[in-house]
Amino acid sequence: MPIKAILTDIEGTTSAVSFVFDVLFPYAARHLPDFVRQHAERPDVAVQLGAVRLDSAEPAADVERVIEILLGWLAEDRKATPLKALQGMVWQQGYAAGQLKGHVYPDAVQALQHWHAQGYALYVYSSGSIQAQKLIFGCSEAGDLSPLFSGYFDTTAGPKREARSYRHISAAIGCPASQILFLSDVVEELDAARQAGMLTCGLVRGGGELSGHPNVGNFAEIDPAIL
Ligand SMILES: CSCCC(=O)C(=O)COP(=O)(O)O
Ligand SMILES: [Mg+2]
Repeated sequence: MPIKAILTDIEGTTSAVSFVFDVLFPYAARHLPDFVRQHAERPDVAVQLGAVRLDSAEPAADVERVIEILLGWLAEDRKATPLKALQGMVWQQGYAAGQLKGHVYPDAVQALQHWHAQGYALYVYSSGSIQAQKLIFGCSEAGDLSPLFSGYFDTTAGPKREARSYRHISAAIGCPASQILFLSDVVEELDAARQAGMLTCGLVRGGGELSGHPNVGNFAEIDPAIL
């Protein structure tokens, strides 16, 4: 059956790992403590602080302890939903202030534009929050790419290495998994997507091999019509 929708990962796939690790994460580490202190009572922030207390099994943690937990999770790159939500809020301030511009590889920009023009429905699935996803594409070095996308999924759809998350996304998109192509640089994510019935393609931008899946070095090598 022909592919109708393309679902893409961000870090290492559309965008450089170094942008996430050397720009976004340090920005969050620098600004998250004061952001949390200043906005701890804001309802959307307070919900996430409550989730940190729950996830860490520290129900009595005060704001300073919650910040400590968040910075620990950030340092270990834990894909914890409350951390990701708060990072998105902090980055929003950075993008608004012109201190951040989203990195998207030129080959990804070109292919996404081409696929959109050809009628493929484009979706994003990243551990970064939906707010963070909209920012990286909406405030990218290549301009506002958000009109290209039909929807966004984050860890609230489930962990990226579990097949049930891809089944959930397929149902939410309203498209059989067999008509969705998933792009990622992580083999466990590709395996989970395939287990759910999706077609897969691995991005190996720095070389190496994503075993058991078609591999490409960049988006220009992907032709959804022949996969
Ligand atoms: C949305 S940009 C920030 C990416 C991020 O926080 C992250 O953890 C990367 O996860 P991905 O699933 O895109 O590899
Ligand atoms: Mg990735």
